[in-house]
Amino acid sequence: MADHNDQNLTPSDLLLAETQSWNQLYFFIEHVTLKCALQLGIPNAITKHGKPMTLSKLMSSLSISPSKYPYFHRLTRILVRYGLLILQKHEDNNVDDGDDSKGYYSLAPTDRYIMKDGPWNSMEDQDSFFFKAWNCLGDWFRNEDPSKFYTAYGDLFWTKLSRDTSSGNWFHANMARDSRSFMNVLIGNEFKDVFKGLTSLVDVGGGTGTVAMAITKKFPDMKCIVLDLPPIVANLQGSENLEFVAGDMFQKIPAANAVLLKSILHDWNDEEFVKILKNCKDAITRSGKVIIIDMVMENPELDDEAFQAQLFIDMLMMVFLGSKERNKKEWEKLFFDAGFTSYKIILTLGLRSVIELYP
Ligand SMILES: C[S@@+](CC[C@H](N)C(=O)[O-])C[C@H]1O[C@@H](n2cnc3c(N)ncnc32)[C@H](O)[C@@H]1O
Ligand SMILES: COc1cc(-c2oc3cc(O)cc(O)c3c(=O)c2O)cc(OC)c1O
Repeated sequence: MADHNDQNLTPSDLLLAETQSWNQLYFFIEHVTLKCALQLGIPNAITKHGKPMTLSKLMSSLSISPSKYPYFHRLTRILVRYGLLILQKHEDNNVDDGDDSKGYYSLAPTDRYIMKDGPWNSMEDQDSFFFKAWNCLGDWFRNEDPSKFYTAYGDLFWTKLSRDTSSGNWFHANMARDSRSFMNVLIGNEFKDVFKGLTSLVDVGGGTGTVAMAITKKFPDMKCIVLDLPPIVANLQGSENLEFVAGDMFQKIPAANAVLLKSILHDWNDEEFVKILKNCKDAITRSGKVIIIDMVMENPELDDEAFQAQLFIDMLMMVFLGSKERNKKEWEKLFFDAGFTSYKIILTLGLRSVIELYP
C-alpha cells in the first residue's frame, strides 16, 4: 500500500524527494561541523602554520590522536564540501579518499573573513546573548512580541545591547569589521565618487566611527559627524575633521551636505524607517543627498548563493529586531512615503547596494 504522500510521484521523483529531505533535515550539520572546526581550532592552526598543511600535520598541531584519523578526515572532507577548507591534492594526484595525507589543506577566503574573530564566535557559546534568541523560533509566531529576541529576553535588541557591555563590545567590533572590509572595497572602487565633492557628512548610527574614519582619511577636507546613542560614542575621541555626537536619530540629525545610513534602515520597521528618513531630509541641504548602504533583496545582479545569504540575514533581522531586508519596490515606496523625489541604485558590492536618495 503506497503511502498517501507517494501517490502520483514517479520512482525518480521519490528518490529525488528522499535526497532533498535528507539535505533539508540535516542542513544543521553544516553548522555543527563548522562549530566543531572552530572548537578544535582548525582555522587558527592552519593560519598559524602559514601554509597549506597535510591532515596528519594538522591533527598533530591540534593534539588529536592518530587513532582518530579515519574520523577526522571525514570532518575535513565535509568542510571542503562546504567550501570552508580547500584540499590541494598532491601533484602526482594519486591521493585516494582514504589517504589525504598526500593532500594539503588551506583556508578558503571565507574562513579568513569570518573565522578569525568573526560573528561565528557567537555560535560558540550556547548561552551567548546572540545564540539563545534563535531557540524555539516557532514560539514567536504564536505571540504578539515585536521580535523573537524580545520573547527570549523581554527587552528590545538595542536596549539590552546598551546594558550588556561585553555583548555590546562584541557586536560593535563585528560591525566595525564589516565596515572596514566594505569601505576598503567601496573607496577603492571607481564609485568612490559617492563621497566626492561633499564638504560635510553625518554618519547616522555610525557606531564606533570605522566608516567615518575611512571617509575622512580619503577626503581630508570633509567634516564628518558620527551620530550614535550615548553609550556608544561616550568615550570616543574625534579628530580635526571627525566629531562624535551622542543623540537619537528619531529625534534630530545634525545638518550636513549628506547623510550616510549603513546597515541602519534594515534594522527598522516601515514606520520607523520613514521617520528616520524624514529626519535625514530635514538635515540635508536642498542640493544634498542621503547615501544608503544596505541590501536590496531579489537583486537580479546577485546569484543564488548571495540570495541565500540575504535570506539568512533577513531571518537575523526578523529574529533580533522584528525588521526586514527589502526589495527594490519596498525601498522605493518608503523613499516616496518619506517625501523624497528620486533615488539611484549606484552599484551593488557583494550582498549590499549603495543607493543615493535626493530630496
Ligand atoms: C547595525 S549597526 C550599524 C553600525 C554602522 N552603521 C555599520 O554599518 O557598521 C546599527 C547602529 O545604529 C545605532 N542606533 C540604534 N538606535 C539608534 C538611535 N535611535 N539613534 C542613533 N543611532 C542608533 C546602534 O547603536 C548601531 O551603532
Ligand atoms: C549586517 O547588519 C547587521 C548585522 C547584525 C548582526 O549580524 C550577525 C551576523 C552573524 O554572523 C552572527 C551574529 O550573531 C550577528 C548578530 O548578532 C547581529 O546582530 C545586526 C544588525 O542590526 C542589529 C545589523 O544591521
